[in-house]
Amino acid sequence: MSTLLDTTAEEPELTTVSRLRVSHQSEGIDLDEAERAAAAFLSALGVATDSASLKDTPKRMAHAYAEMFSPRPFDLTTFPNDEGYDELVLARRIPVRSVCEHHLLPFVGIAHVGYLPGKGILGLSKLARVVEHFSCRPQVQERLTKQIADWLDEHLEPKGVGVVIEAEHTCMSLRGVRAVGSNTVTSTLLGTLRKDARSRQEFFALTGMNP
Ligand SMILES: Nc1nc2c(ncn2[C@@H]2O[C@H](COP(=O)(O)OP(=O)(O)OP(=O)(O)O)[C@@H](O)[C@H]2O)c(=O)[nH]1
Ligand SMILES: [Zn+2]
Repeated sequence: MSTLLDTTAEEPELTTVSRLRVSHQSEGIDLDEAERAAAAFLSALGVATDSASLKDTPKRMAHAYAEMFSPRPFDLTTFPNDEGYDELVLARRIPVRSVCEHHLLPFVGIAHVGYLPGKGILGLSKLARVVEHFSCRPQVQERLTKQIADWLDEHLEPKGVGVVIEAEHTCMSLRGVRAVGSNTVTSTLLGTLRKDARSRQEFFALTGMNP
């Protein structure tokens, strides 16, 4: 699956409201082929699919993974920061649902995403949309955290960005080491939030985390 973004609309314009269409260019999902592969996979694991309730399971598997790998397109709406708001904007506890690229098992948790505005402020829902955008593909948590932060930094040009993700990996809880209930915390800080100790402290305090 490609990680390219189709950011075809105009560049953010800071004196007016701007919209940037964001969509994900996958290399194409072939549901029929995925269904055939799922049927072969189940058969190889000794799971019979000839009962009424399992008959459509390969199809359901194909659709389930296709859905988890298909982020919804959205408009990145940016407003001019007319009031010169210069404190932290933080969206807390954004749900994270992704799939670990090593086992293709889900990892789920929450993200705290914040920024220190520059010339523009972002429509608030877009912070959660950016999280979804980078979650809907095979991932590792470290890359997901950094991609969200880097992308906001590039497209919003804020004074600082902070992203924290806490997630439970089912590949660690349901199988393997079976560390049920453990979760993993990752963070990326950029700009002022990285360089200035007071801003960094404030960011972590507002997320409810002790650095
Ligand atoms: N760094 C990182 N590792 C991850 C992530 N998701 C899963 N993993 C790890 O990827 C590793 C893959 O290790 P392998 O030794 O190849 O796989 P494995 O034999 O199934 O490993 P176990 O899970 O220890 O049984 C495991 O340690 C997983 O816990 C992630 O988001 N970030
Ligand atoms: Zn895994």
